[in-house]
Amino acid sequence: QSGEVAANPEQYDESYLCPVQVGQTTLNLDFDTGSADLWVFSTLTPKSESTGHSLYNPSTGTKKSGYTWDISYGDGSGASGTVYADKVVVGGVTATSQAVEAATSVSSQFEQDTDNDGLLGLAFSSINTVEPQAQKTFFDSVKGSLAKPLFTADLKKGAAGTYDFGYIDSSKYTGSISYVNVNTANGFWEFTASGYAVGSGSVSGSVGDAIADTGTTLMYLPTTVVQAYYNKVDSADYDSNQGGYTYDCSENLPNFLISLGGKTFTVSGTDINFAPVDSSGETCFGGIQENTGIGMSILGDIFLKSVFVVFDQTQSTPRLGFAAQ
Ligand SMILES: O=C(NNC1=NCCC1)c1ccc(Br)cc1
Repeated sequence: QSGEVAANPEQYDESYLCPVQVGQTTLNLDFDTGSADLWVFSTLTPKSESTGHSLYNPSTGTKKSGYTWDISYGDGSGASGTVYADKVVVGGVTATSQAVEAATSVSSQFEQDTDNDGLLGLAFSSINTVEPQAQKTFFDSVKGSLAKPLFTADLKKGAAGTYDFGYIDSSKYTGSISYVNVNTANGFWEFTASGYAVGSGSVSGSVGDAIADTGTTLMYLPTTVVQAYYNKVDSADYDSNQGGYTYDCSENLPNFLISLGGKTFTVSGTDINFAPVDSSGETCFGGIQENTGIGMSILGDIFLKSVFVVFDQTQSTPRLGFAAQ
């Protein structure tokens, strides 16, 4: 089988939500290559936390008795609950007995984002949080039945993009796809990014260890790289109250160039201009921030909306493929 599903941006492209049939209900889920749990708001979620969300009704599933889950994300959000087996359909691709993690508790970030009905993890199943036994991601559940064991992400700035499962649609990118090997030891789509440049010109230095994470909004890079970037933005400075680099919204940001698999990709300055910090619209928060304390770099949606990405498990070593959109 193979299929395609829309990835609809929230305001400021904070996250991208995709319609997924879970049991007999269609929910809008955040596809997250940075985690490996498929969890949903459900009729088991306290009403005080689930108002405004579409809900999974576990009555259509088979309860996995004694199984629980509890996940925390890099931004401090999280959720926990119980586990069912049920049918999940993404763009026509069907997992007949997918582990569906029904939330019995969610953090305030999820409670408040009423467009988001849960997450569909696309990292490696080794980091699934279900106890006493880790469960397969949707991709792992269907991988053997896909025309090719791969999926692609084509996210866009302020417009609907797509995730494709089982095939590469050559109309979605230009030029050739350049591949890097993935290190799965941490359960992420983790690889080594090479040189970079600010504005234009030839790349140099090294961004280093990085993950491709559709569930993280911004790009988090080494301090040296981030300082080199904002040195080219006159009004920029690090604002500890905002927790990152801000600048005058009227200022044009430089492009950011990064070399992956021998090919240089350009993230346009307009894509790096993330969002105003408040309703006055005077000061803006940058889409490139420091990776201090994370332990690796994160190429999140700010980067991913500039490229076409192949999450490839066709070989014994998984690969990431990057092409210009
Ligand atoms: O949590 C992570 N990605 N997904 C999501 N973030 C917020 C909601 C979903 C994440 C993954 C790896 C690293 Br390293 C840092 C953060």
